[in-house]
Amino acid sequence: MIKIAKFGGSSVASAEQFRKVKDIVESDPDRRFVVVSAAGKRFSGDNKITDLLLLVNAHVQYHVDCTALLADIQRRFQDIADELGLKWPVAEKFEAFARNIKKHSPEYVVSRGEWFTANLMAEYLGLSFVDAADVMVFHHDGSVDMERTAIRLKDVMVRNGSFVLPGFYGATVDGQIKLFDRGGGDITGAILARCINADLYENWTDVSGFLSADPRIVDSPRSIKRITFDEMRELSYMGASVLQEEAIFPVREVNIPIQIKNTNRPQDEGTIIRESAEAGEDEHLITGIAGKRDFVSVHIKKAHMSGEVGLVRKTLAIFERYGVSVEHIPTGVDSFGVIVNGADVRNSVYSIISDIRKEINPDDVSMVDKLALLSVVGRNMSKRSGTSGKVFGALGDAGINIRMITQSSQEISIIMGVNNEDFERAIKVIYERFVADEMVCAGAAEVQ
Ligand SMILES: Nc1ncnc2c1ncn2[C@@H]1O[C@H](COP(=O)(O)OP(=O)(O)O)[C@@H](O)[C@H]1O
Ligand SMILES: N[C@@H](CC(=O)OP(=O)(O)O)C(=O)O
Repeated sequence: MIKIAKFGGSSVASAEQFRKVKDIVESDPDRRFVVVSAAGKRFSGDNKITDLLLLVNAHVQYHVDCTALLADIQRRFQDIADELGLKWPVAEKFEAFARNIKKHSPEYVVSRGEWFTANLMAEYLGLSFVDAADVMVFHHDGSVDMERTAIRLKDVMVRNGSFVLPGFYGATVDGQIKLFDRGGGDITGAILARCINADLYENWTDVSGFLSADPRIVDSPRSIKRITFDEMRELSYMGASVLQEEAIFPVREVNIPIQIKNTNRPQDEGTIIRESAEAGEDEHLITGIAGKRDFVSVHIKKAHMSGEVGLVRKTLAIFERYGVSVEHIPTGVDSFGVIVNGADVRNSVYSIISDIRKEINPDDVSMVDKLALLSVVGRNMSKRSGTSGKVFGALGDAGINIRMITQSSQEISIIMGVNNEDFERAIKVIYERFVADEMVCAGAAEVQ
């Protein structure tokens, strides 16, 4: 059996975390291929190495001296090496990197977080270090060349038998470093699992699996034991950051399950993510709730709109022209809305509205900003009635105004817009209405 073990930034943040990783890897001979992120936060308020490296780039760009910042980063790696008695020459390698800081591409600079962490981890685990720049092949447009990547990964698998691979970056065939989106170490792990035909993709983090709500908003949310790829995608896209939203695709196509595990509590079962759940597994009405702030909704009103062919297409073409991707399009008979990410239209929303006025000739066009979207997700919702009533009832009872509602066509999610300032309270009241209620009912049934 082959297991890919990917350890996130929180799992490799310090020497203490490295020790836990070693225990986990050595406790199972199937864990021979390890992927690591850059050292993350050691405590709340600490900095992730990746964020510090992004800051280095900003300093370089604006010609601000970053000697002290680089020294802080070096110290993080040196502390790990010293505490674990590692011989890998941190100072020599780091000084070579820092000396040429202005000559490196911004992607190269950011990728060094994973590169240094993986080199240290390889020595500590006694495994070979494989540079992602040699095996994770990117096209120039930033997409992954899966064919070349698979050939190279299989080759290093045969040659090394086991290895440590840094996540989050790769390179084009001519050696230009490319990065995945933030959190992309999860994607590296998934691509490795797919390319070497692993049986399981383990994703080790700092929570005991996928939780039914963000633990920074809801106290001790219920953990999810089984979740489908579709549910997981809905939740991670809507902000449940435990697994990067693109990470399921490489493994889903070849049916490799993902297991989310906690490095700090390896004995906990965690969450299994796979194509479908078996009957009787986690029969909760909703699986989880997630959400994100700062969306913008542009409302277009035009009498007899439903009879005017091409109106929505023409409107969407305007957003496309400004390079803005559309999240949702709730529609009425004579009106519809276009919901987009606020950051994507920060500089263009008034130009977009002006173009809509000129090209669509609507009766009215208006904008609502500071909108938060919440998604209530559950594969069982389509089989049972009353879910939306319960969601809207919970929000209504709490006096939270719902600005928009839409449901995914598969009926596995209900998405609602609320004001940014109601965001956390909305998550809490929905959680309490569903999950806490179900826990009380389950407890009562057990007592009887
Ligand atoms: N629904 C959820 N379930 C679990 N964790 C969540 C959820 N929503 C948000 N999180 C956050 O995701 C974090 C784990 O993701 P991340 O910080 O990327 O970890 P890592 O550094 O291990 O890759 C958790 O510490 C938790 O705060
Ligand atoms: N280090 C990168 C990639 C990554 O996956 O990190 P983490 O495993 O800490 O989410 C980031 O911070 O985005």
